Amino acid sequence: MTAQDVTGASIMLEEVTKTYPGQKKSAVGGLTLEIPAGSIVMFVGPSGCGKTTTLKMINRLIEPTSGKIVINGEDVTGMNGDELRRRIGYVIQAGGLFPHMTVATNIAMVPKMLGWSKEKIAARVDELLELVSLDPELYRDRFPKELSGGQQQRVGVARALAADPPVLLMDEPFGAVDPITRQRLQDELLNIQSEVQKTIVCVTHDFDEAVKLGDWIAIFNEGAQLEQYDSPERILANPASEFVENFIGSGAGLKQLTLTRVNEVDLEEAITTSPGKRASDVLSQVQGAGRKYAVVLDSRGRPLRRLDRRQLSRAEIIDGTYDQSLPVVGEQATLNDALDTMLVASSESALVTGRRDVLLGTITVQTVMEAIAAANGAQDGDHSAPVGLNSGAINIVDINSGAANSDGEPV
Ligand SMILES: Nc1ncnc2c1ncn2[C@@H]1O[C@H](COP(=O)(O)OP(=O)(O)OP(=O)(O)O)[C@@H](O)[C@H]1O
Repeated sequence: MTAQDVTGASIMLEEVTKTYPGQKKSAVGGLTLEIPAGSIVMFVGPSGCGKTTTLKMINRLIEPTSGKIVINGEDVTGMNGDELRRRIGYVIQAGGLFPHMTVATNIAMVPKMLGWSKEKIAARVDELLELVSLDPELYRDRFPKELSGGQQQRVGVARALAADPPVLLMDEPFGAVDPITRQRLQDELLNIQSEVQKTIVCVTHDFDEAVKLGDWIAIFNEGAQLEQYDSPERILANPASEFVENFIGSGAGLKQLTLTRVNEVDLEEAITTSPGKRASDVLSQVQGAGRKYAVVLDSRGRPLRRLDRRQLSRAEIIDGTYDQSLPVVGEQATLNDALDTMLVASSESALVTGRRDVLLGTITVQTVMEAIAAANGAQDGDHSAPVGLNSGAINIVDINSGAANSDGEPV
């Protein structure tokens, strides 16, 4: 990924404060935060610390009491809020879809407002449904209630991306779905991000989610006071305060598992077959390669089920049944996700899929163990981090040339 591929915009919050009417304390106090273009920044912190208020000030769903919001060098604090929001995608829990509109109409909302032609809108809707792994033929004319929670969330992401905005704001986007769906949606978001390179700001209450998705994590205390703003690796390795230590919780060592992704380790090639093939031929192949299973793929290369040697010896022709409990992880999944998936399926391996659910290979428990050992030995040498501070809390040297605290460290 080169700088030219980044379509996201940089965001700078400059001494932003929000004091709600009738409140003595500010919900957000003098926050200065640099959000680099094309990165994912996660906001975490205890309930009521000001995460959502900060997020909503970026698209001015909440007006700051004072301070400036600058997007790609442009001060947007005074611009028309509706116009601003058309340039910023916004995703909330359960997708926030309009129940009386079809999936296509939901996705088409902003392009319609922008006056795109019908043909251009229809093509964009299908393109986005493909991007979020929903078959346009099957889903474009459905209503939200005819979708699962995870599918609604995918449509919510498609809608936010419709007019190709440089910035995507997400407020607890995966809060309303079960853990396995959540993991899949996270993987998909990372896949999508590797294609679109937006600037994504995401609020979550789940620190593991922040570690998995974030290029940078902002850990807030009450009043949106920044406790630490750094990479997941460095926050885990060097928590800046006792507050951060407590927030990370015990098992920080195990959280290292969340830092390595499935696509960073060597996968085993799978023996594959397809419906209609003779089982005895497949069995010879599996035996010849000294493997346990063959994976049955559909016509688009997506795994349907695994067949072990015994199942192959009993069958005549491979059929196209889909196994709901097949252990599958996306290539963007963390090693933690992969281990979870294997444990749930009581299997020593899991299948790994890439874009549009196509099979890439197999990951085994052994691979995971080796990768953890390797990761624990690796050193992290890079020490630059974006600017983040609250006015009055830290001695500002010069925000534009890189701020430093009294110890000369980046803040
Ligand atoms: N409309 C409002 N009027 C008055 N106070 C508000 C309003 N919205 C939020 N607050 C207060 O501002 C503070 C920050 O709220 P905010 O919703 O930003 O927190 P949060 O970190 O997103 O919390 P959570 O994790 O619980 O969603 C809280 O003390 C909250 O009670």
